[in-house]
Amino acid sequence: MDPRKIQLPREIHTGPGVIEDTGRICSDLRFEGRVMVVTGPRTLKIAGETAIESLQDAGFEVDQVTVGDATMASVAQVQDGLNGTSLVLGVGGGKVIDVAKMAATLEGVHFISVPTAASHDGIASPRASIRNGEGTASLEASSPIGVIADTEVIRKAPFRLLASGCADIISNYTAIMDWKLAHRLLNERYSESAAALSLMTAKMIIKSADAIKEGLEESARLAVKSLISSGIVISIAGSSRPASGSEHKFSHALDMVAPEPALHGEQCGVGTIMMMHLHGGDWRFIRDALARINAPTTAAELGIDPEYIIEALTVAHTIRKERYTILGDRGLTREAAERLAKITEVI
Ligand SMILES: NC(=O)C1=CN([C@@H]2O[C@H](COP(=O)(O)OP(=O)(O)OC[C@H]3O[C@@H](n4cnc5c(N)ncnc54)[C@H](O)[C@@H]3O)[C@@H](O)[C@H]2O)C=CC1
Ligand SMILES: O=C(CO)COP(=O)(O)O
Ligand SMILES: [Zn+2]
Repeated sequence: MDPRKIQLPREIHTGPGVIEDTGRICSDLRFEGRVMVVTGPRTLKIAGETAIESLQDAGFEVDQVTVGDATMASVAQVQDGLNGTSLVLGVGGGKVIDVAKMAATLEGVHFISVPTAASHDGIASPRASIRNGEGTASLEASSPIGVIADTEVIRKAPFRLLASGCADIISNYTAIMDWKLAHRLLNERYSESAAALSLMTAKMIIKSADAIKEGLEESARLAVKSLISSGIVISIAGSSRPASGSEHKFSHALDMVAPEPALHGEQCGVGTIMMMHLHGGDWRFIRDALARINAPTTAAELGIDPEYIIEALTVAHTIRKERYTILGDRGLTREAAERLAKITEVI
């Protein structure tokens, strides 16, 4: 990524019912003709159909594709369906948004992010996390030109998704510690402004933890705004560094070793507790903050066997090796991993 360039969304629409304005918003942004709506199998019914109807009412010709996992095969599936398309919209969770964002980037067309859940901070970021044979790669992508976040849709989504998004933001704490460490040890490029905004976003979510409740529109709005802010931090840094460190490596490792992984943000939250302990910081503060928003803090709450937690801790350092963190180049021994998980009461 060019460090001299910061790409940000041009328009952000949040509020109850904004998805019904999708067609008008796209017309106002000067798009016309054919557009592509990418959804997941569940999110087509939840929000995709409303977006499609609104686009058709505004005179757009709409193609639609449903994707599963965030893989290059799914990206290629979307690319194959693009035929004179002026715009791609991703209507769904983090995986749908990443696939649609990446396909639009590769084809050189604009992208609008339409999150159906406040579960991840990729809503407004210029990156796409795509799985490959070796794990998850954070790929450079164009920033969405717009975000349409309907807080009524998001409010009705399972609360677990919103708590997961808040945990993804709380993980900024250890991501920043790792980034500073890499800056001190390896002279890695570091942005004070990106780090400060990242930490402020995490602090604000913790400060508001008691106001984050199931079914409340204000809670959905608060989480969405914080996730967009965290995504903008990624834009400023030109990398997911301020929002992804050792705790994300742990989550990516769990995705590989656990037969049934939990949600991305949930795993990152639990990782943050343990990585904060490795950094010598106040891990209990992180654990209590996660507990206040009803995000998981233990292996049992993640629904993951302790054995996979230990295994993920021992291999986490092998993921994205160029990103130096508290896990170092050698990672944790099995004994150290087990002790860490036990001391922090994760297992
Ligand atoms: N590009 C970036 O900068 C970032 C990317 N990510 C990526 O995002 C992904 C995680 O996103 P998630 O949304 O947690 O996972 P996800 O996309 O798998 O969604 C989780 C589940 O929630 C369901 N869902 C979504 N909206 C719903 C609704 N309104 N009602 C009922 N169910 C709904 C989906 O169908 C899916 O089954 C990971 O792949 C992660 O690596 C995460 C952070 C940043
Ligand atoms: O999840 C992210 C930030 O929350 C960024 O994803 P990566 O760990 O794939 O860079
Ligand atoms: Zn994340």
